[in-house]
Amino acid sequence: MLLQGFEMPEDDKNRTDFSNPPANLPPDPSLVRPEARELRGFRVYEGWLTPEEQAGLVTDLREILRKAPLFSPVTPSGAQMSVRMSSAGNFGWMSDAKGYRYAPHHPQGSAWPPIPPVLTALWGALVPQARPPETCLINYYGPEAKMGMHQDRDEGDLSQPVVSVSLGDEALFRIGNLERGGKTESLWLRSGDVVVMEGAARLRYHGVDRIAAGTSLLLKQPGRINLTMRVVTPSRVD
Ligand SMILES: O=C(O)CCC(=O)C(=O)O
Ligand SMILES: [Fe+2]
Repeated sequence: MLLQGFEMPEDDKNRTDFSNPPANLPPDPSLVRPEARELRGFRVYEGWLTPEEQAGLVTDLREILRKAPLFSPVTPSGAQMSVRMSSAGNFGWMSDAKGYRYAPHHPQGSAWPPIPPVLTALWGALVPQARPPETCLINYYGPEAKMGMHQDRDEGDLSQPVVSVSLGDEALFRIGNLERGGKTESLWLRSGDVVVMEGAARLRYHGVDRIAAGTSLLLKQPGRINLTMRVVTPSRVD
């Protein structure tokens, strides 16, 4: 239902290309990636991305946002979200009076730029069993922005994971339950941290209560970028 009306253009179908694995994972053979700790079924990798990878990613993101500028989505009920967004990949998440959905084009009409290779490599390393990511949602949080508790359920195949990357200022991330309400647990997500939401935890409510402005110098201005890679289309039934 969410993908109604979105027939992917033929030449966009292979835009996420795994045939050339980037040479930079691991960037240095002696690099040891952190182990995951588990919180309510979410896998949390503190400092997965090195400072160099984070800086490289910010350069990639600036280029992406030049082609697909951040915009302020409006919820179906008419409220403007405090987070500004854009996307990379075959689809981008949008919200307006017509509802939440994935669209093959930026609201200004151009195709979304490709997902940076460091991110597709990260996906391949952390969720090797998953289908390739079809979108990378880019959330930009200014110092006052937050995101209310919600489930990620606009994707066509909820058995596929969501992989989330934090860059810039620290964020107080809250993890709840499979239904709204109940006890929650919070953790600070820092620049370079990665969270994998999958399996039974894929539909846990989660949100961002606040940003601790000025806790990172990565973005050269206060704020935070969160990237979430997802598979958007339903799996094929052959
Ligand atoms: O900013 C974050 O850490 C979470 C973002 C999120 O939940 C989403 O984009 O669905
Ligand atoms: Fe989410």
